[in-house]
Amino acid sequence: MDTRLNTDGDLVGDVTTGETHKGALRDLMLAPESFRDGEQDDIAYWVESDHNGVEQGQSGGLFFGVSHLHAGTVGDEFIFTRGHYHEARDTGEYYWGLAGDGLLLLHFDDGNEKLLPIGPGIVRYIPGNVAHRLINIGDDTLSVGAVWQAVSGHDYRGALVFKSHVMKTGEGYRVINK
Ligand SMILES: O=P(O)(O)OC[C@H]1O[C@](O)(CO)[C@@H](O)[C@@H]1O
Repeated sequence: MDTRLNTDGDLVGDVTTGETHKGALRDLMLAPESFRDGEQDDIAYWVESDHNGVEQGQSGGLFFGVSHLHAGTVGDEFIFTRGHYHEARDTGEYYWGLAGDGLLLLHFDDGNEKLLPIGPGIVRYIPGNVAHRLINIGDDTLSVGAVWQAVSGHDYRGALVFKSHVMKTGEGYRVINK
């Protein structure tokens, strides 16, 4: 069966889906005590990856996936993906917006962070050695396509480095650095 990327951002066909629950974000949030009872079992985001036969770590191989991040907050903080460095730290990745309204948070080795808008039509290149995380600041699911190398891997120590927390306000959002 052919793999298709639908206009709403859904990847269908011979696709593998991985889910991440809100509980995995708990210790990364500004106010983990804001979690409601049972909320840690809710799905925060899921990633659909094209099943192309390439093995993790295979030299020269590429992966193609779409991350779908639910809308909402925990307390006042907008939901995000865990974020990571690549295990092969100097490998880059492409992201492009398919649906929804989000921010791409980048953490550089000098400690600086950048928040860049991501949404339909926006293409972002994430250079190597940069930790990256998606944040959904909209009212609908944020869907973002990605292509990364099979040798890249995920190093979740990257999830601990982020200082920027994006908080919902009446007008939109504000960023707290901690
Ligand atoms: O690995 P995280 O930080 O949970 O993010 C979700 C996904 O986003 C991607 O960068 C692109 O889909 C994948 O590599 C990753 O599995």
